[in-house]
Amino acid sequence: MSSSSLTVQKLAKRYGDFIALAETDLTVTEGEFLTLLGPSGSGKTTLLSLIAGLSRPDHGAVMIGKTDVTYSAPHSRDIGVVFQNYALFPHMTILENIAFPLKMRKVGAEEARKRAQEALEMIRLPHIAQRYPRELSGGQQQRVALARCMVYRPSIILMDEPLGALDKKLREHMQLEIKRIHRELGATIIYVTHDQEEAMTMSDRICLMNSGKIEQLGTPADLYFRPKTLFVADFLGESNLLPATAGRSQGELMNVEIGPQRVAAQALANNEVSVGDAIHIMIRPQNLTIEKAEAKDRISAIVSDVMVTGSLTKIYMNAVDASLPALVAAFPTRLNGDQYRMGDKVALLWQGADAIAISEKTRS
Ligand SMILES: Nc1ncnc2c1ncn2[C@@H]1O[C@H](COP(=O)(O)OP(=O)(O)OP(=O)(O)O)[C@@H](O)[C@H]1O
Repeated sequence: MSSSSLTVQKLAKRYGDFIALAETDLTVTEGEFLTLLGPSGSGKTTLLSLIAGLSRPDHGAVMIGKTDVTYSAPHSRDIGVVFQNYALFPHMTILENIAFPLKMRKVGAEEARKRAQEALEMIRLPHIAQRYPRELSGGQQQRVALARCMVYRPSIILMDEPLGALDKKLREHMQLEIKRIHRELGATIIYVTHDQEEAMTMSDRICLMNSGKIEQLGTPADLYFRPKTLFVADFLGESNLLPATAGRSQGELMNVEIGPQRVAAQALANNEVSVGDAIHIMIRPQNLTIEKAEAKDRISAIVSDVMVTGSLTKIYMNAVDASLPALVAAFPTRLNGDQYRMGDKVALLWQGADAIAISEKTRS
């Protein structure tokens, strides 16, 4: 299978007065695994349907490689689609189900059977060819849906919440399967999910959507550690967001005031922050250190909950300064580590480079 790049230029879609997708530009490179992530109603499915040709844009273009496919029929786009409700044909065997797209494309019966069997090997279910869909588990049916999409070797595969109906364990297993198949096929994949962990583990890049617009596009690490907006900082993973006022820069770092406290934070190049601006500083739980101590020159908090989640211990806290939000710190669980209990008073500490300053102006 050869892969193709996909380019979306000024693509837009309204339903009446409602803007489901604001004018959007996006390039997905050949062989890339790109995830569209975002809250419900943010426009992910709208964008995917426009790419698949299942709905028409108000304006803009969809290009596969150098070919403009904006108004081409879905089946002539060299795009495969896998949805959450995988709708296999109940009266056909699994092999017939998988061979079906080939039959539609006038591939000869013998060749279609051979390729369908190869697709079954790919999803590691070679023994179920003669079964019917009702005889398969949910996870097996989803793999068959994947095989049915791969069998005609589209150069781009779109997946809309393909694992949404599966339980957590099976979901995680299928995530690995899809990544393996992606590596083996080398296809370009555009994947929709609202599960941020799934997006983080699977994607080369994540396109985070909010209210019909791309909020940020980048690698999982970009979005997690270098969010451009408060929405991104809040949406992706747990974070502490402390309201603060920007002060002067000092080398790489910036002085920041949180109430009466002066602390250090980092202003990234992509977040324009000036002295006196209202900002939030974002600190990830694993970058927040706590100590059982009274420290006048540090933010103090009272432990409200302790959760051992297995490899991580999470300490939830309320800041003594009631104007600050609730806080969370996380560290590797250790048998003989410090023990914290509800009601303990702690002082907070972090490295300036781990506290990212984000302007209040980025709030959408
Ligand atoms: N056919 C339609 N007619 C009117 N409004 C629509 C139609 N399809 C989608 N919308 C609206 O457009 C917005 C974007 O919908 P879309 O399905 O793209 O969101 P999404 O990000 O995929 O959400 P979810 O995660 O819930 O699937 C929503 O507010 C939705 O109600």
